[in-house]
Amino acid sequence: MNNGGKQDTLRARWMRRGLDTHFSLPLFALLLLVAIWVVSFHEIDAEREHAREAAADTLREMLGTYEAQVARSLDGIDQTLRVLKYAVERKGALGALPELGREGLLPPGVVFVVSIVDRNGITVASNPRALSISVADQSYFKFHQERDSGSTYVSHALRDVANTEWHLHFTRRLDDDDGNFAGIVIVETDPAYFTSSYERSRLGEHGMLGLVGADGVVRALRIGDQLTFGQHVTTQDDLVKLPEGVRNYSGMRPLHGVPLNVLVGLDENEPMAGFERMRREKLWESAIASTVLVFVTALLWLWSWQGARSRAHVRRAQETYAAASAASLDAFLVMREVRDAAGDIVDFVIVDANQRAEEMTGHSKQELCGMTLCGFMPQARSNGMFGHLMHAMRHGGVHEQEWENTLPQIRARWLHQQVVPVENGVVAIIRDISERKLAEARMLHLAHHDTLTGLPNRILIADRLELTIAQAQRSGGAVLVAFIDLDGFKLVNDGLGHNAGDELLKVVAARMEGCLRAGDTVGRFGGDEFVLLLNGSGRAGDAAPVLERVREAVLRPVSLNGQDVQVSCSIGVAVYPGDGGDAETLLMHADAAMYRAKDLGKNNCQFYTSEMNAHIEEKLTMLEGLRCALDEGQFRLLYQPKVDLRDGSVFGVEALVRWDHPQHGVIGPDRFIPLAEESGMIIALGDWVLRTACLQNQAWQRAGLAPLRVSVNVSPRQFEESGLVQRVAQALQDSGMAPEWLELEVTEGVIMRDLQQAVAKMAEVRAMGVSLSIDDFGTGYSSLSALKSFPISTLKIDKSFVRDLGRSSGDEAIASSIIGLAHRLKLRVIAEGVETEQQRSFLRDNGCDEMQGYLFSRPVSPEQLLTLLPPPVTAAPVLRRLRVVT
Ligand SMILES: Nc1nc2c(ncn2[C@@H]2O[C@@H]3COP(=O)(O)O[C@H]4[C@@H](O)[C@H](n5cnc6c(=O)[nH]c(N)nc65)O[C@@H]4COP(=O)(O)O[C@H]3[C@H]2O)c(=O)[nH]1
Repeated sequence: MNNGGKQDTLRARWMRRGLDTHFSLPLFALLLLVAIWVVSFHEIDAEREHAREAAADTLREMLGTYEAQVARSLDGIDQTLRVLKYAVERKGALGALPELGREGLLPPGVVFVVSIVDRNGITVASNPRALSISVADQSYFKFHQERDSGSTYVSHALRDVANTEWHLHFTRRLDDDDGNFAGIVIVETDPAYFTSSYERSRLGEHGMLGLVGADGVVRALRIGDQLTFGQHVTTQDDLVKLPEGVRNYSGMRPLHGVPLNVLVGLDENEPMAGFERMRREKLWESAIASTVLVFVTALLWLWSWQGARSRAHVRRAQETYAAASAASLDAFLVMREVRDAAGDIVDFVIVDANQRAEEMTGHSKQELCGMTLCGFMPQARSNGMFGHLMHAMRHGGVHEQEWENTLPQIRARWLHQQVVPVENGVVAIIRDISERKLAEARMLHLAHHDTLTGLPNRILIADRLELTIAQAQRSGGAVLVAFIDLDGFKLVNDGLGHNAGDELLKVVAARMEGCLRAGDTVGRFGGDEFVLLLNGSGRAGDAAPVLERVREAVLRPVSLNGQDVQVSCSIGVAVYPGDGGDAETLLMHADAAMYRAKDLGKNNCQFYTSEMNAHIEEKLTMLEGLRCALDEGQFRLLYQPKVDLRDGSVFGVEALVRWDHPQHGVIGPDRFIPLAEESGMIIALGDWVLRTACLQNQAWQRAGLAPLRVSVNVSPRQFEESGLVQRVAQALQDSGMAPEWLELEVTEGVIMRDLQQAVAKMAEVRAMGVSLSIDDFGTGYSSLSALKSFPISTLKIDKSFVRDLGRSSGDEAIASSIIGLAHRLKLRVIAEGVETEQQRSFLRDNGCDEMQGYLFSRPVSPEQLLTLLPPPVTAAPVLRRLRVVT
């Protein structure tokens, strides 16, 4: 993001914060608080002003009143002084007072003391009568003595021996007839006289009332109950300043014609008391209002802050959700419920969708938002989608569902839906699981089908068989199970390689499938085994045509690697319910029937009979017996002589194993060697044969017989076992026999399984000095080109080609070709199974080198063999008993 973008975001965030209540509320409250206090102080100031004005008005009014009172009193005093002056000047100092007294013109003596002073300052008369004293040095006397002011003089508060109380002297000058100073008349009165009009109700506890001389000296001043005088008063800004520093509202006004001022003062607290009360109330109100405001604001802030916090949580969650859902592989659809007038939910409206939802629906988010579910997908009501959302709404929790989508509105085949109820709606999270479903289907197919042929495998066959049995059980029908094993497949597989074997299986599988009716099943059971499940009445006749078609189809030649190969099949059939009530039994019995078909020459079909179980039982018994036969020494070796066709001499023997079964008598290798191979016991058995044959041959040689080469059969599993070379070496070492007298016979199929490894192993054996021959040559599909690389010395023509020599030109041709081929490869040729003279003649005439067969001798015991060999020069009687016991 660039700088401009960042700033915009920052500004937007701060604007958003500013609009947030928990930010604006305290600011607003603060403003309100300031307003409350500003208004309060303003009102207080106004009230104070108002109170002051009221005080000033009161003061003015009181001043006026007091002034009038004092003026009246002073008028009265001045009148008295004038009358007195007149009387003295007319009647003389001694006659004036009595005359005035008679005329009732003297003021009451209780309040006023009237005195006459002569020019020498001696009081000559007084009313009430008082001591005659000299006032010559008093200021009021001197004032009049020195000037004729014609006015009344008001002294400071004084006291003297004539009047020991403090009192004010109001004086006037007396003149004689010549106008010279003749003394003074005095009216004395208590200073309190002028402050007696003090009203507590109006002036308060500390109000002031008094008289102040023009000289600034207080003549009388009452503050509350206290009377004072004599102190100096100054004025400043209309405020009277007293030395005591009493704070008050005061006013002073000069009296007309007298050097006096009236002074009125109001106790500051008195006129302002109302204001103070109001101020306190106002402050309290403001404080309470502020407290309430702060408290309410705090509450609201807390509430709003929590709200903002949870909104921030929600917003962050929404942002996270939006970010997550935008990047999600799942489609998100947020839907709100739509209710009808009755309050029932009738639909859902899409209010949000992410990018994946846009892709999945092919509609932009703008188009999706506002659409209703049923408007967008009318099928939602009938296909259960609406019901699913309703179910989630009613029951809460997360509801999941998978379904195969058929709606054209959604671009996916398989969908997984998660519905989460939210407030007033649901969130649907939809995932396209088509690929997973496809993979699952593929896995399921793989788990139940054979990868090579694509046919159902063993697991699926068993499942289907059980299912078919259950259906047949209910319907009273029958199920035919046919077990099919290919005859000769092993030869193709070993001879032409696995790829050819695989190709053959595929062709055969396809052919079998082509033979079936609808409802029938063919599956590959494993290896070259197939199973058919046929529905039908259970009568052999019903299934016979199908089975016959299958048999014939398999029989048709298959072209592999440019070579036509023919295999057949042996079929065993078991029928439900007669031959078994469950899948396992039916398969086992069909298998037994198949073995019967094999026994009967292969390429045929057999239905199961109870006697067939004997075959299985025999197999099981034999397996059981094989496990202990070796330990209990139940095996023995016979030796069949190999004869040189040119001179008829015995040059070697083939060791052939026999099993002397304690119960079943002598058992031939054809019956137990395959079982030993299957069970792995062939390794131990083969080792025993090898060691016994070597020991026997060495025993013969030690006994003086002409040396023979002993041939030992090596089965496929034995040959492939990693320890073969080691075992051979051990057998030679243990017996002491020279390696040149041992030959291993290996079938061509064994070599062709893994040509490279087989050749390497043969080379190892050959390097030890041991000979190798290929057994049963001609029956497999060995590559003739590979033959020349085999380190072998002999080819053995299989007895099946020898049997018809002299009768079958084909077999004769094969036999002579093998002989010719072997000779060209510098190999010797031996023919086995030579029973007739005719066969021997043919072979000898066609250059075959050696033979073995009943014509010369059957496989015989070591003792019997001695009778067939030329006797040794010495110790012949001993030799006849020579037999190796292992
Ligand atoms: N019809 C007829 N048969 C003749 C004639 N001459 C010999 N035979 C039989 O032909 C078989 C020759 O052995 P093979 O082909 O290696 O076939 C052997 C060999 O593949 C296997 N076998 C025998 N002994 C051993 C053994 O010790 N180890 C292994 N791995 N396989 C063995 O068992 C097979 C069968 O052995 P046998 O029953 O002993 O059967 C022997 C022998 O008795 C004849 O003129 N006419």
